[in-house]
Amino acid sequence: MTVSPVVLIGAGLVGASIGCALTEEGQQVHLRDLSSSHARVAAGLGAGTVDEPVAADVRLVVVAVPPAALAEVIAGALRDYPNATVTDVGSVKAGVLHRLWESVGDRAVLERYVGSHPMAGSQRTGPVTARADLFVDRTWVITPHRRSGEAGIAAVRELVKLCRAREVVLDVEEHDAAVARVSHLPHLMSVLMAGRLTEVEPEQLQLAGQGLRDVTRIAGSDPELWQQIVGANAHALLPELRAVQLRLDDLISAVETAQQTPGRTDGVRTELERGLAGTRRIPGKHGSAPRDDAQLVVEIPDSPGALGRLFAEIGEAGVNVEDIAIEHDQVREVGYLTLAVQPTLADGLVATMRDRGWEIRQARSEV
Ligand SMILES: NC(=O)c1ccc[n+]([C@@H]2O[C@H](COP(=O)([O-])OP(=O)(O)OC[C@H]3O[C@@H](n4cnc5c(N)ncnc54)[C@H](O)[C@@H]3O)[C@@H](O)[C@H]2O)c1
Ligand SMILES: O=C(O)C(=O)C[C@]1(C(=O)O)C=C[C@@H](O)C=C1
Repeated sequence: MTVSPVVLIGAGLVGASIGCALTEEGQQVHLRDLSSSHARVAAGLGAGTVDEPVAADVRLVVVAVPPAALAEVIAGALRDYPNATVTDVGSVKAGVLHRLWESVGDRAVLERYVGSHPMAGSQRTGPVTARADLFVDRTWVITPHRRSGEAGIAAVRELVKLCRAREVVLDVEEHDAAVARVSHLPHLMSVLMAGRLTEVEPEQLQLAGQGLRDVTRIAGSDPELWQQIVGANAHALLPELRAVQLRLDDLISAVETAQQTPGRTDGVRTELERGLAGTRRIPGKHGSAPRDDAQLVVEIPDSPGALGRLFAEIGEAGVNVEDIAIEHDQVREVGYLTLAVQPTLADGLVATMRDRGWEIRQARSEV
């Protein structure tokens, strides 16, 4: 099925990434943005064209503007493209639907609106950060409302498929409660941690390793965007923040006990075990149950072709790489690549790669 021609409003990170993915799949994409330079940059990256389409021909409109502008832009798209399904990619759904419901005079047009939300992105903004493969194997939530039509739902399902994502259908309230827990709360935890670094001396910051970088990456996101997300989902976020507040109190008590009674660290252990159990509940690739892959760390010399040679030799060894992560040594001219492979293949691969001259070892932690 085709959704062409598509109009994409908001050619930033998410919009331009969708444009690139759809264009790669042969769909005709027309880009619009408040900032014409964003639309032109996105077009230059292969996300579509800045030419105007014939409005009556447009089959699908994807609105990828900041949360505060969503309702108005969606309402405008429903007017401007009378035969199109309109979806948006906003991170919070209920408020937008409520505002549309209140503001659109003829509610019958809302049959053509079906909300959605790709659970993929990054801490960066703007079209230059777009990637055609951003949504591959990621969850994309579709949030139909009670008046959404079948044709509209089918068009959004096709969009998700063309972007090679994995669809999940949820009601708006369920969606907002879920993202409060798995996206917005983790974001705020990262922000609190990173904010604390503003009080750390530069000499101490020199010791920062990958753990700190892992925990703080998403705190590097655009505060303007996240101010709008948190504001829009405050209702679902507050109970989550209060629950963390209670856990933090428990953790402080456990650490106080450990300080006052040397050897009494069982309370700390309980919290650590809970954390470990939580990480194990995060679904793996393709939404499957998490698997305990073996982690191999390979030292990559900073020389041309080293990565290509490594993957070619892993391929020759007949091993499928399930996941990768890369880390650069701050001092030496090398990188460390962590490869996740099936545990039964790990020992054989280590031996083969050592024979071929690679520095490789098994790691304890996960990618
Ligand atoms: N960043 C993420 O990780 C992520 C992931 C999933 C969904 N989202 C959602 O996607 C939407 C876009 O986020 P982003 O990260 O791509 O932001 P972005 O800043 O990279 O892109 C937003 C684009 O919208 C344009 N814009 C702003 N107001 C507009 C208007 N009224 N009309 C037309 N264009 C307008 C901006 O010029 C910009 O090019 C947000 O609603 C966000 O909640 C973000
Ligand atoms: O990977 C990231 O940078 C993200 O935080 C992306 C992420 C997420 O929490 O998964 C953030 C907000 C969006 O609404 C959807 C996706």
